[in-house]
Amino acid sequence: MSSSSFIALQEASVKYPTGSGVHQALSNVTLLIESREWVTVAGPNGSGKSTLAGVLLGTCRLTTGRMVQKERMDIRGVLQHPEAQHIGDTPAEELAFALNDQHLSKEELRQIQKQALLRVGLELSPETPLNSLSGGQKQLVNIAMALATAPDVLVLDEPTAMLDPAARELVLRVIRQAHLQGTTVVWITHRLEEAVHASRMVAFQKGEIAFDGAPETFFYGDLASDSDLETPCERIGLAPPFVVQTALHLKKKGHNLTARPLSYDDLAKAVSRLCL
Ligand SMILES: Nc1ncnc2c1ncn2[C@@H]1O[C@H](COP(=O)(O)OP(=O)(O)OP(=O)(O)O)[C@@H](O)[C@H]1O
Repeated sequence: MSSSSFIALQEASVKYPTGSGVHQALSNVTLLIESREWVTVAGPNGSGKSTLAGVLLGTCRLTTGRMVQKERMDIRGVLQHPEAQHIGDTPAEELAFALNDQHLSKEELRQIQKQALLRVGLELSPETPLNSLSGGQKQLVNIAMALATAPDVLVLDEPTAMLDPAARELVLRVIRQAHLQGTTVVWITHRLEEAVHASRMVAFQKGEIAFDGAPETFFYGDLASDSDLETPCERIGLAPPFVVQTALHLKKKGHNLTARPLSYDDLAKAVSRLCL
């Protein structure tokens, strides 16, 4: 493990027992995650992304290989299915569990609980029964919990899958704030437009790492290679986000788009330069 590595997976494999034998969900995965990175993890259904989340969060045991991490590291996670990680019956209980080791008075705890919920846009009493909340609200409670301890690492498995566009934006904003304050982020998603925030893209295919590099290279290919070749994103069989599709289309139509935009703002700037 290098000095700045937070987590190192070394030749990690996971095999699940099935009725007829075993299913290999991760095959010899070697992955070093550095402090303060934002790693977006993508890949088709069944490619091993949630298994990776389970391994990083310690809920899924490796069959072979090993995971090394810095000592006393606080790793928090948000799982794909929000109910799967509830321990208590209310957000107050969930947050009390998360903040367990912080020796807070009842009043301090209540203030922190309210603020943690407000931070993710939930204006509800911390005593609201979790089973009365929608799937998206439960997901937001889990995100609030994961953020409450300002963890060293956040592992988020499809955190915005159940959210409406406004809540999705808010969650991206609060995770970005946490990242700016020093939290390392591992963000698993099918929404490739969310990769815009990443410093690094890791794509899985059939339990193996099929790409590990800059998001721009994932979506547009290597600058040195022929622009007509398939991009890593296309090779894996994923549809690039709208911004990338538009830029690739303009290039194919012969427009001299030199930038490799990932956001709408960057696309607008690149297109306006064409018009000069
Ligand atoms: N508990 C389990 N028992 C047996 N097989 C499993 C188990 N969990 C996952 N698998 C299998 O392992 C493979 C990887 O699953 P995983 O959930 O990690 O993929 P994923 O990339 O997160 O998929 P998705 O995008 O659909 O959430 C899949 O083929 C899945 O069917």
